[in-house]
Amino acid sequence: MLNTRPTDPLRPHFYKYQGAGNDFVLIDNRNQTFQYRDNNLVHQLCDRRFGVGADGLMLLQNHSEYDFEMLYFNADGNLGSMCGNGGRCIVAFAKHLGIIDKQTNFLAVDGPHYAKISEKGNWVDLQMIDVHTISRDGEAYVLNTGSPHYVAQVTALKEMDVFKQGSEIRNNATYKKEGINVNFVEDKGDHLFVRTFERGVEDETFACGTGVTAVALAIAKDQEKTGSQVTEIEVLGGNLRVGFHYDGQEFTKVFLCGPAELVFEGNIR
Ligand SMILES: N[C@@H](CCC[C@H](N)C(=O)O)C(=O)O
Repeated sequence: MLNTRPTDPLRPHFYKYQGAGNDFVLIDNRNQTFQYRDNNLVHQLCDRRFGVGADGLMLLQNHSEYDFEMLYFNADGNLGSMCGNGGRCIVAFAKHLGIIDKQTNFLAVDGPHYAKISEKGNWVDLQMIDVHTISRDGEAYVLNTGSPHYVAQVTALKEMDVFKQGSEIRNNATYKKEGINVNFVEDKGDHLFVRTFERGVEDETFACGTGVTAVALAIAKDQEKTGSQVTEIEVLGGNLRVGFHYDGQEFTKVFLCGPAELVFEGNIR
């Protein structure tokens, strides 16, 4: 039976979701009782040894003009920028709570998002922000898809030390202060294989939604491939799909599509 009892700030009821292995603690905070200004509490809940364990934590909050508002925190406890897989998971969560049915318009830190849920309920297509600018850092591409991303094309990605190389780029003089998410991509012919070192987790994650979105757009620019297109992406935790239109200047109608599943729920002691 759906647990709809109010969140006790000291013993919050939580839900654990995952989207292609990018995992999140979700809390229904419509009654505003969760103490989200306590960064240590968020960090502790995301800890894989002393907490629930997750790449990030999200609060679902009421909003007067949208179905709900998404507040996203990285595993380090800090309020984060947009999380694509988190966005897909919170849409599945809103459906689970009975707030929405098959479609929604919700508010996140980077603005409003439209999303739709598949018939089976565990696949979410999430519209991402339009992207107008992609810059270069040497051979790599740098762009913001709601969160900042660095995209480097590599070979032998399976064998690569993503933690070491990603951490070096994220902490170099250019990016150390604000941070950046570092994506490595290998072209596999019919799909792209992507691995990501995430800012705020400060580790490789099994998937990054804004990351694979950035990769799909950067590769389209690199290959000068215009028009409406769909890119299939393999990540460590499964498969994602990015659809978009590229007119040679801007990327519009950008959709991040993939699984979003409830894993378990419980109470913090
Ligand atoms: N996993 C996320 C990205 C979350 C934000 C990132 N850690 C940052 O601080 O930029 C995704 O699926 O997009």
